[in-house]
Amino acid sequence: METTTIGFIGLGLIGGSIAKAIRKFHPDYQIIAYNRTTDTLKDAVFDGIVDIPCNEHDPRFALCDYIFLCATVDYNIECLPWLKQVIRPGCILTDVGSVKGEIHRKVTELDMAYNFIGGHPMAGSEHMGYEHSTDHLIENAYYILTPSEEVGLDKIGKYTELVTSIGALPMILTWDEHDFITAAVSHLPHIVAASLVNVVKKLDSPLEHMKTIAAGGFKDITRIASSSPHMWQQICLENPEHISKVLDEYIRLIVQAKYLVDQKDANGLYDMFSQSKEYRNSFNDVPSGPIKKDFALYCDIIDETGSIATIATILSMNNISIKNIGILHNREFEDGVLKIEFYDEDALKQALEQLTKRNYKIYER
Ligand SMILES: NC(=O)C1=CN([C@@H]2O[C@H](COP(=O)(O)OP(=O)(O)OC[C@H]3O[C@@H](n4cnc5c(N)ncnc54)[C@H](O)[C@@H]3O)[C@@H](O)[C@H]2O)C=CC1
Ligand SMILES: O=C(O)C(=O)Cc1ccc(O)cc1
Repeated sequence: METTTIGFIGLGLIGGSIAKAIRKFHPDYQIIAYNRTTDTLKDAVFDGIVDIPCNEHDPRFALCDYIFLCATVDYNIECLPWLKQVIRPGCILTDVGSVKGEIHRKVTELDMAYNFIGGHPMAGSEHMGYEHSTDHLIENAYYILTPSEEVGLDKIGKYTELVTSIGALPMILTWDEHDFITAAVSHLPHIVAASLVNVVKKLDSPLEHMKTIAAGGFKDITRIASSSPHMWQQICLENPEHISKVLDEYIRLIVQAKYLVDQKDANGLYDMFSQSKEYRNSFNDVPSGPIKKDFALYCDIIDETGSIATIATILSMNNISIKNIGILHNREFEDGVLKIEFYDEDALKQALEQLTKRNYKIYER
């Protein structure tokens, strides 16, 4: 049987991660790729991820069963007229862009809808580039598919199977549903993170006390403010209507919060925090998605030298791998607890058993 060939245009964080996942789960597939920076292609060949490094507009893209457009949205769109001349009828053409409307409109205009299924892995980070890509970035993440109206069920079925086979969770939406949903859960948070950082920059004194003491909560909520300004500029320019609509709702809630503070409305303030806490806590019950399930436990430790090492030793003697370990101070655990994160549920269960057996006080959230 002929081998499956997968092509990548753009091999950065997302393209690289999908290519690495395909290599991991389908070692027999042929992967061809074009990237503007040729050093990246050399690295990917050296890593055994890419079989055939390609030039721009390389005729070998005609071999592909799937083509992933993983460069910037404008370049992905720029490639479409050329790809139209090259791809074979059975080829599934897809992209990974954070906004879907613009590419769908272009695909329809060029009469390429028969081949196109938009894609968006709901995973990533504030880092960019192939060097930050991993074979597990999209594992357990929702992978949204936005099939064109004209694409056949056979292609949707095949692509859904590929996404599942590399460990992601396919979810089919229309491109407009996608653009509204991501405006709320992805685009708005990036705007909020940027605004929060900018408000501190504006209010801080020359001594930068705010910046110095910014605590865990501030850092958690603003991590994504370190993302690529160019990428987020493009996303806001491509999805203005939906983003503006969710911003309206957000501004309404912020104005309401200010009113509650100004009025010293104790009940209103309590309700605001308790409603959000209850809803946010329910997110962890979802098995996967952009907010990964946290396989963590919280353990009281005595404040003496070696107590963390003792716990680490107990776990390692039982072959339980630790993903992350550190002391956590917050309002819930005022005196500090040890937060230990594991890679999977099984490791968490075993750790609970071992530590409880040795009389450690454990909290789960
Ligand atoms: N960064 C993230 O967390 C996520 C990003 N996305 C989407 O994925 C797409 C790619 O983003 P990343 O992988 O994060 O960016 P990246 O910057 O890591 O990768 C983009 C790659 O495309 C290449 N490229 C850029 N312009 C090119 C051109 N004119 N010709 C050829 N190659 C070119 C770059 O050399 C780079 O290797 C974006 O459209 C973004 O919306 C989707 C999900 C998550
Ligand atoms: O770093 C994070 O948590 C992100 O939010 C990553 C991200 C960036 C862009 C997307 O379209 C999807 C996910």
